[in-house]
Amino acid sequence: MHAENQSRWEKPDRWHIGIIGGSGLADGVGLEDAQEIEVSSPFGEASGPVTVGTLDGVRFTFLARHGAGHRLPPHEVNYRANVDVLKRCGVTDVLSLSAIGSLQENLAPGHFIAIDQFIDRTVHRGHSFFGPGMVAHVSLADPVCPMLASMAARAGEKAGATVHRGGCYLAMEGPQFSTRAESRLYRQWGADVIGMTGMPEARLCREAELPYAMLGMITDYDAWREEEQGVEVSEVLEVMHANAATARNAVRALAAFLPERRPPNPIDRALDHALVTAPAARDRTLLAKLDAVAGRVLR
Ligand SMILES: CSC[C@H]1O[C@H](OP(=O)(O)O)[C@H](O)[C@@H]1O
Ligand SMILES: Nc1ncnc2[nH]cnc12
Repeated sequence: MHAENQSRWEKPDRWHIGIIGGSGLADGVGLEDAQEIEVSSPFGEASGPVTVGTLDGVRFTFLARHGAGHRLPPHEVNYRANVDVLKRCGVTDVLSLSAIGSLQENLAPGHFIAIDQFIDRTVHRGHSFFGPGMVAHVSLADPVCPMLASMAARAGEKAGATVHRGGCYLAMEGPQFSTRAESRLYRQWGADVIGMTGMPEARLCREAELPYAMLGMITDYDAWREEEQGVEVSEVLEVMHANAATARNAVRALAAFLPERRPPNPIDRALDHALVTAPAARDRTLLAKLDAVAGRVLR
């Protein structure tokens, strides 16, 4: 790869926010001058075309996580292709809007939460862009960008939601909801909310040097409350539909809050010290696939 390609992947000082819309948000966030485009990825098929547009003069690219009409279950989403496609579109940061279950009494359905930690219990998903012939180990101690999460929380409040700042998201494989025993176990582990999609999405964004935050919309109390029946998807979707407009307004408010210039973010350079494989031992085919994700650092 050449120096020209490397400089192409340096971040500009203008925001370009990638929005990954989850359950109930497949129809987008109401971008102005919206244009749908198909972007191909060497990592396979993304969930669908992206919609590029603006809000308050800020560039946004929207991708429906489960595809149009909620076609894909959480374990069949190609998270690698989705993140790769957003990177190819030139997004600087990624905000996920997700439906989540609550594992704590005070996190009530209808509330929003800007999460700051993950426990990953997913098992059957492509969870890294790297592999044999190009090994990389990024730091994931703090998987969420504090600056983006804080702005997303503020934006949620501006849109009228009760927003909890910080919380640990347990990513389960699904697609079935948890048993009561699992739900109680996750509470003992210190998880606050539960969903099926935040991982490997967050870890892939870190590998792609994209600051990531999740504004979760709490839809149910999962299965740990003895007196309740357990989760039904109809209940989740009903709460989601009631809150979708607030989520869209939060994105609009975020656009208005963003400072004019995007400051450099340490996550933009997450790969600086992560690559392990010696140049002579690198796999050319894999290197070619990594042109967007790791184009800034690979030569
Ligand atoms: C439709 S209920 C379960 C489904 O909803 C959440 O999706 P997303 O995170 O994309 O909003 C959850 O993770 C499951 O995929
Ligand atoms: N209880 C729950 N478990 C997993 N994913 C969810 N998405 C919304 N509610 C959920």
